[in-house]
Amino acid sequence: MASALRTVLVVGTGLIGTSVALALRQHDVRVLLADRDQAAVRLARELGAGEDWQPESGPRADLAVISVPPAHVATELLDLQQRDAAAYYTDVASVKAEPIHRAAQLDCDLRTYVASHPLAGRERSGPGAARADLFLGRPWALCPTPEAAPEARAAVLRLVELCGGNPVVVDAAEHDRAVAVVSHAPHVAASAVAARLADAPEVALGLAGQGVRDVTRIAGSDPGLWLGILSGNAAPVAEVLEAVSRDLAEAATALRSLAGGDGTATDDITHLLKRGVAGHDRIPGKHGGPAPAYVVVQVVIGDRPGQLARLFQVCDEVGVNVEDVRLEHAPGLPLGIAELSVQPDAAAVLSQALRERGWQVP
Ligand SMILES: NC(=O)C1=CN([C@@H]2O[C@H](COP(=O)(O)OP(=O)(O)OC[C@H]3O[C@@H](n4cnc5c(N)ncnc54)[C@H](O)[C@@H]3O)[C@@H](O)[C@H]2O)C=CC1
Ligand SMILES: O=C(O)C(=O)Cc1ccc(O)cc1
Repeated sequence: MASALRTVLVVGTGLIGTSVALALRQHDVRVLLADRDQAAVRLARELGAGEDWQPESGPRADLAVISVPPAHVATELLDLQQRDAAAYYTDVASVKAEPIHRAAQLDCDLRTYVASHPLAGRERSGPGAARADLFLGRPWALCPTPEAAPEARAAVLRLVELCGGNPVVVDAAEHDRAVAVVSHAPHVAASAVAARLADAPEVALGLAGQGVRDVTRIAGSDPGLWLGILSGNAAPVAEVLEAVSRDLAEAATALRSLAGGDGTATDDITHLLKRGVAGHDRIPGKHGGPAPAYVVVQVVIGDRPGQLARLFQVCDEVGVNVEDVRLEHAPGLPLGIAELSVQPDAAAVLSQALRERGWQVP
């Protein structure tokens, strides 16, 4: 069922709401912006995300996207439905069962509402961190209740399609148990690791490499937002954390034995490390299939303006698609290394082309 989204209302113009709005603007959808914080609406508007919503005089939207913290979703839905602000409604909150339950309690119209959740985000908040391409190739959960009209599902599917996401229809309770494993418990684990750094000696921080940055990146997120997410999915997250705690406790016990001279304890540690490799290998790649085996081409780049642009120019010239890019800075040196992930058959072509043009490819 094709659903035309000509006008979309975004309520909550923070990271996710503004990213949705920017993605829709790329398809010439008219986007109306609302937030209880006027500064957030102003910044989103200035970024080109849309125009201010005029609740009294504005057009009725085809779809409203409620992009506020989980605890406020149901009350916003009720308010918008009472104003008849849109034909259909969705939200993007990281937890699903609780907002749907609350919406039912408040007597919201569940026929026009399909709860959803893009599995894409950042450790930063607010419209300034928004990206039009945030959802490209990322899973986007849809949790329709039995009451939801097919037209409401179609409208939300169209939203996901316009944002470039991969729709995954899943029951709300199952969604919450799943994201406890892949998002919410990992967040708490990252916070626990990062908390060790709060009073770590300067020498330790000076030795921090990419590993600890990777493991703790999401710990930099807004604690207020995350308290709301974790409270909304408390029991499933607690269950995963209890399992993680058991593994950590066993690893510590084994290491104590090892420190005490018991060499057999290495088996326990190896077992955990191997289970970790197996789990990591199961994470799908960016388009949802099995993780593709990209090859990384390393290029030395000087710390000067325009270097990356020149590098991408070469990729463009030789028709190589860059799947991912990472920059490593060499501390104290005026240069760094750009790591370009490319398809295996493109690596040799790109390396040769770069060398021919004078780039240093180790
Ligand atoms: N941060 C992330 O990486 C992801 C977050 N989400 C979900 O998206 C939702 C929004 O999160 P972010 O955009 O990250 O937060 P954010 O803090 O960047 O933006 C939230 C915005 O909602 C506004 N707001 C709060 N209550 C409101 C209300 N009652 N009415 C109108 N506006 C209100 C705030 O003023 C703020 O501008 C949350 O439900 C979160 O669980 C989903 C996927 C990823
Ligand atoms: O920062 C990242 O990489 C994330 O994946 C963030 C994130 C946070 C909350 C969600 O509900 C979904 C994704």
